[in-house]
Amino acid sequence: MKFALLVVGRTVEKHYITAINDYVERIKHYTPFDMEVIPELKNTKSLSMEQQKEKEGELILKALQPGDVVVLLDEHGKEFRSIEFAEWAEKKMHTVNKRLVFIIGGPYGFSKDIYAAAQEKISLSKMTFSHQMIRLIFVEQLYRAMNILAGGPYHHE
Ligand SMILES: C[S@@+](CC[C@H](N)C(=O)[O-])C[C@H]1O[C@@H](n2cnc3c(N)ncnc32)[C@H](O)[C@@H]1O
Repeated sequence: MKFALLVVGRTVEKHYITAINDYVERIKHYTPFDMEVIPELKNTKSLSMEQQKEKEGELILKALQPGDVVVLLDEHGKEFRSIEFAEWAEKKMHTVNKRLVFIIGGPYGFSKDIYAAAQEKISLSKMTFSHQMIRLIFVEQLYRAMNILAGGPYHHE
């Protein structure tokens, strides 16, 4: 099983890029992991919020592969403590055959089609973060989960 993270739009701020890449490399010490970027749409000023979500949704669907298990990161999803998330991830590692794909939406969130394509929704807080910042928060939590499962010293509780 492989973990993947699908995001909409390149990460632009240098400080996020450095920190995200650091955690991506740390995750890869424990488990196969890829972060895939769907290029941001051009000329979004001429699109309504709904049209932008629809178009981003079409690109997200194109990036999915047969057999993918899709989990949306969404502030209305299920909340976990870090240890619970680690246990959830461990179960997935035993039950998912191909890819477990986490998706972070664009600035306006997900289209209806993407909600329909997903098996689960996970929230990292009840608060809303920018689509750029949540990437860093997620990769840190996935690294934390992998370290917990390996019995490492990163997490203290
Ligand atoms: C700015 S938010 C979009 C907010 C939009 N109002 C919505 O309802 O989805 C951009 C993306 O960041 C992610 N995100 C933001 N806050 C989150 C949270 N607390 N938990 C999980 N994902 C979050 C989601 O993937 C969301 O689609």
